[in-house]
Amino acid sequence: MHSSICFIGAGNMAQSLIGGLIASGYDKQKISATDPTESQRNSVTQTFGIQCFADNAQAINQADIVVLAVKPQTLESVCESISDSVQTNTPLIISVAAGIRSDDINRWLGGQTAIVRTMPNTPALIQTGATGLFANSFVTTEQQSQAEHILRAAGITVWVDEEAKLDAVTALSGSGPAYYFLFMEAMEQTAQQLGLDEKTAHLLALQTALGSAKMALESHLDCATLRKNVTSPNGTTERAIQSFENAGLREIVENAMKAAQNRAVELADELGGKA
Ligand SMILES: NC(=O)C1=CN([C@@H]2O[C@H](COP(=O)(O)OP(=O)(O)OC[C@H]3O[C@@H](n4cnc5c(N)ncnc54)[C@H](OP(=O)(O)O)[C@@H]3O)[C@@H](O)[C@H]2O)C=CC1
Ligand SMILES: O=C(O)[C@@H]1CCC=N1
Repeated sequence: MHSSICFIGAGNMAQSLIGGLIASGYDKQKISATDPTESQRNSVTQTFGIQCFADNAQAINQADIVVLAVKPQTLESVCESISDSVQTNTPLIISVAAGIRSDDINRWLGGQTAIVRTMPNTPALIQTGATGLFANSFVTTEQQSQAEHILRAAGITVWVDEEAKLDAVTALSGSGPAYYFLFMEAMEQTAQQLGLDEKTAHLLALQTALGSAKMALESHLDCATLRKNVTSPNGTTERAIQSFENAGLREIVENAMKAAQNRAVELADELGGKA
């Protein structure tokens, strides 16, 4: 039998996880969500067929697992508003918030709380997500399996041995879909300048991204070798790769990912206690 899960905050990330869970066969009757906005609650109920509530404390009273899916800036007030219900009910808490450390969440919830801090990503919606997880000291082995079971329904899972590594996961796979969407956007735009119509540019850009990721996943070769296999000597790819390298693409990626990781640390320092 499935555990009952309540999502606090029914925005982008919660909906991606809810969609992934339902697609994996999770019992809809066991999933609920809360959101302050009525239109959002109606839309989520209509899309996923799950029950939505306006009152967080009421919603988590029956929950075995509570997923905190509000913005990091809202997390402290939400935790404090549900701490009585959490202390009475003692559900497993799963946080998806970027940056915010489990010690801060534990303090806001009243202490002694089992918290699995995670960093999922939105491809969870189509069960192709990637999630990093970290368990605090109050999490039992059984609860660790429960968290694993839920996030695995939405894609692959990786446990990290130090909480700080979740900030690296955030910079890689948490924010990562946006990097690839940006790259596909740029490729589509340029393809149109090169003479392709919008639909063809879109289709070829996306299929190329899909094919490359799938091939790299299924190949025994590393990404550098697969790239070299496309790059004929003195051919077209070589010119494009040279152009990327001359423009400092590797440094651009390094700077961007470090900026994302730094922002996660900053969020934790700004909104929680200093590590
Ligand atoms: N988007 C992503 O790709 C990823 C996001 N995350 C994390 O997921 C969390 C949510 O992000 P995201 O889904 O993008 O944000 P959204 O703004 O889409 O979702 C947050 C939701 O929480 C609702 N909310 C606000 N206040 C409350 C409250 N007091 N009680 C219950 N719900 C409330 C908001 O409602 P309203 O809009 O009406 O205020 C909104 O619908 C963040 O902490 C983020 O770091 C993690 C990995 C990836
Ligand atoms: O941009 C953000 O802060 C969140 C966390 C990772 C993806 N989206």
